[in-house]
Amino acid sequence: MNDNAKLKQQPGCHREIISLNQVCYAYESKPVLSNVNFTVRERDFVGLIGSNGAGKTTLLKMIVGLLRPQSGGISLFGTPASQFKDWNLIGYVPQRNHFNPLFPATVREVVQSGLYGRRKLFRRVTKEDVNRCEDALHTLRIQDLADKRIGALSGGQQQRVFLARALINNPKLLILDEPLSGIDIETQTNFFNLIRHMHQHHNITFLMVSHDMEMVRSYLGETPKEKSGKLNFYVRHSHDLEDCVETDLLHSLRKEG
Ligand SMILES: Nc1ncnc2c1ncn2[C@@H]1O[C@H](COP(=O)(O)OP(=O)(O)OP(=O)(O)O)[C@@H](O)[C@H]1O
Repeated sequence: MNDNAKLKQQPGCHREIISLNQVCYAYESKPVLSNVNFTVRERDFVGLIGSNGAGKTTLLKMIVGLLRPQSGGISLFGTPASQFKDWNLIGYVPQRNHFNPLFPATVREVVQSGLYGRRKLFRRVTKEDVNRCEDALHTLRIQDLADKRIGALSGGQQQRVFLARALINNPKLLILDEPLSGIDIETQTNFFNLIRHMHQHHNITFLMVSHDMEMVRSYLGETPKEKSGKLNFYVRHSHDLEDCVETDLLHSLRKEG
């Protein structure tokens, strides 16, 4: 059976999560992205690699709705990005911010702010919100940091806080912009192992920009699946393709068990 036939048979495992179709973007008159085509499918881990200035962050900003393509189209979960409303399905960890040590927010407040999403900024915090926040802190093993100021933490600890913030809505897609930069090797390895585990054992699709070729190659292989302009897309599915002939439920039970 060829790949297309498998896809038709098993739409539940290979649904299109992000489709980029001839996407172009220029800042003023400076073209940064031209005719980028790529599809991220459910349970893929995509490493987006490109030289400095290749347009990686610009592309991520378009995917999360912070910028609009000047031509071409982006679809998210099968819906054109301009009409997409289910932003809770997407968690975004931006490039690491350098906080002033006196930045006036605690770890708990930063993680909880992930719940508010767009247009819900001033709603009341419910008991369920508090529980979800505690779960996210627990998952990332940062409960003991909950009352500390975010600016007082190390780079690696801050990254965990932003990952917890992105995970609080149980997203189906996690987008990470250079999550490993500026933190020491041991912390990088721990962080990468954590997201790799999440990819293999939970139904989460990943799109990650990284400069760390060693780590990317070790998990995603030596050869990009696709190239578009200066961008290289490395891809690994969460399990062997042959397993995708199982029904969704069996598939999930087996992979989660
Ligand atoms: N707001 C902006 N106004 C003008 N030019 C910009 C703006 N943001 C980015 N650029 C330029 O667009 C190009 C692509 O930037 P982008 O940040 O998307 O690249 P990148 O691949 O993420 O780079 P890096 O690996 O250095 O983070 C760069 O030349 C950058 O200087």
